[in-house]
Amino acid sequence: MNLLIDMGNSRLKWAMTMAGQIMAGPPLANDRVDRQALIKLWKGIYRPRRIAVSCVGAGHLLELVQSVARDLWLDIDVILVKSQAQAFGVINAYQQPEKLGVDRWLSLVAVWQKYHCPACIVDCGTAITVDLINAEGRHQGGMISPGLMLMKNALVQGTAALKFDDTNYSFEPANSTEAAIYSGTLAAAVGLIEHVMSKQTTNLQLILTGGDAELIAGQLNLAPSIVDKDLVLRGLLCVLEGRT
Ligand SMILES: Nc1ncnc2c1ncn2[C@@H]1O[C@H](COP(=O)(O)OP(=O)(O)O)[C@@H](O)[C@H]1O
Ligand SMILES: CC(C)(COP(=O)(O)O)[C@@H](O)C(=O)NCCC(=O)O
Ligand SMILES: [K+]
Repeated sequence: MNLLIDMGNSRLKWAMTMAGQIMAGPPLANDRVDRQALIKLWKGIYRPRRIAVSCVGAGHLLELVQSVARDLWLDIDVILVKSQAQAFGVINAYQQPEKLGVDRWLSLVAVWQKYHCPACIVDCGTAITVDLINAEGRHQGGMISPGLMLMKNALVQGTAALKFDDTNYSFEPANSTEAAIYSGTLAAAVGLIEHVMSKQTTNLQLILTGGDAELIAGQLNLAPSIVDKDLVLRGLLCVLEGRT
């Protein structure tokens, strides 16, 4: 058994793996990550053979995760995964490949391994990232935009009167501030994806991941998309399996 840990800017996602299967545990919000919470999360699981970690979030949380892992399992091998210029059949488009967020890199790796087709990968997390991969496994570059929660928070922080709530309103022009912010931010995300897809001259499979993937996928006016919540974790598994 191995342990996979994907540390984003909002939440820590994790999974155990057995015979190539990913068994995801409950995500943990970053503002609830402390030593006690991590021990509670993992004290009941078998000692992993190895741990693979990707982190685009805060460095102090990464240090905490590494420290808890070493407390729980003496001498455990913790592999901190980084973006590469080329690996697992995927070629990173960045001029400085190590600058591509490792979560984006691992999603590319996972999509190429699992679907092996040209794709538009959208990670609907703290940020919304769009990455394109062609039929040869060549990354065609990407885009970074604020995620739904960041957009809402930016509106509240930059204005005197705006506030939002957690309600799922209907996606249409609205007659309250909260509902208007819901519709406006969702429209920004949907519009970004529809824009990118409208510019493509070849067929791409649209694949969404991240905390807001289902919500956004449900409003797209496009050919059916795939929602795959475990892409980054699957990318971590590819790295571990490539190193056995
Ligand atoms: N239960 C939840 N807790 C926190 N965020 C959630 C939850 N459900 C959906 N979300 C949305 O998911 C986003 C975080 O998605 P996630 O993929 O975990 O991001 P990241 O990888 O950046 O940490 C939040 O910005 C929020 O809009
Ligand atoms: C763009 C991101 C902030 C997305 O992070 P997330 O929303 O998954 O927490 C992350 O992939 C990152 O820090 N990237 C480095 C810069 C880049 O990819 O160009
Ligand atoms: K992510």
